Amino acid sequence: MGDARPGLAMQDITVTFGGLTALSGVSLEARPHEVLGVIGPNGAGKTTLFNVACGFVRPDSGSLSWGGQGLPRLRPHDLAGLGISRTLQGLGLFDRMTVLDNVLVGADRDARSRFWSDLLSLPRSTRDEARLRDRARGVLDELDVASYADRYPASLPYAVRKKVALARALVSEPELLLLDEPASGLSDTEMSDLGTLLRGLTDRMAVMLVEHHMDLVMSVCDDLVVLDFGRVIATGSPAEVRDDPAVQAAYLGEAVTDA
Ligand SMILES: Nc1ncnc2c1ncn2[C@@H]1O[C@H](COP(=O)(O)OP(=O)(O)OP(=O)(O)O)[C@@H](O)[C@H]1O
Repeated sequence: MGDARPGLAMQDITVTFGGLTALSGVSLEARPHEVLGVIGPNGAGKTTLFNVACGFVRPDSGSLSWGGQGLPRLRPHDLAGLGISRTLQGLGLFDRMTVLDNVLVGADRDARSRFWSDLLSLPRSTRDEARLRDRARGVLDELDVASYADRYPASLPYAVRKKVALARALVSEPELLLLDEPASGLSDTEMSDLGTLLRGLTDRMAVMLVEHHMDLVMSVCDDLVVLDFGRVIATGSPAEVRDDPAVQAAYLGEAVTDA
């Protein structure tokens, strides 16, 4: 399902670290209601690209926009206010907080704007708090982990903790979800469940994921961007990318080198 509204667009992004060019002239768009996958071999620049989208890395040149609005000085703490959520490879859960409280941390988008009303009006704040807790439980329920709401993350299986991190990203009801290697450490069945879940999210948001697992990427993504040595070598649907001569040449180049 497409949508004509602009999503997250990167235009001609270049990032260098000292003498090394990690990204060179990269352009892409993560569109509403679509899943965009960023793939490529080790060192291709995927994490750097993800970090640019999150505001962790400032590009040397090129531009970033979201919903048609330029983001010249994006910082990680701007994301929530922009309606963008992310999960990272390190899940970043707080071990001394319950699962539910960990998810509530993700409701920051509302919490910031509620600060003054919280200060001035306790009854309303209590009602908002209850509403947020209901929403957090709702997201945990959607991800099939509501039964863990009162547990502490350290004691839970990795796949459950990953879902808690995802719930924390979803509780703010983002319009764009950025996922860094969401399938890492999951079994085949868990990965297939994740694929179904991600497809289900597209009715309310855009999703951009950086991922190594080709099964997930091929089954879930509407579009792919293939990076190699910091450059985009192919874009298109999974089928188009698989047939792309540049991808085949890169693969054959590797195969010849390996031989
Ligand atoms: N902070 C940094 N300082 C210096 N070089 C870096 C930094 N971050 C990344 N690089 C280099 O930039 C290039 C791209 O790295 P990046 O981690 O973005 O690739 P990747 O596709 O995510 O790789 P992987 O799949 O192994 O995670 C690599 O050569 C890497 O060594």
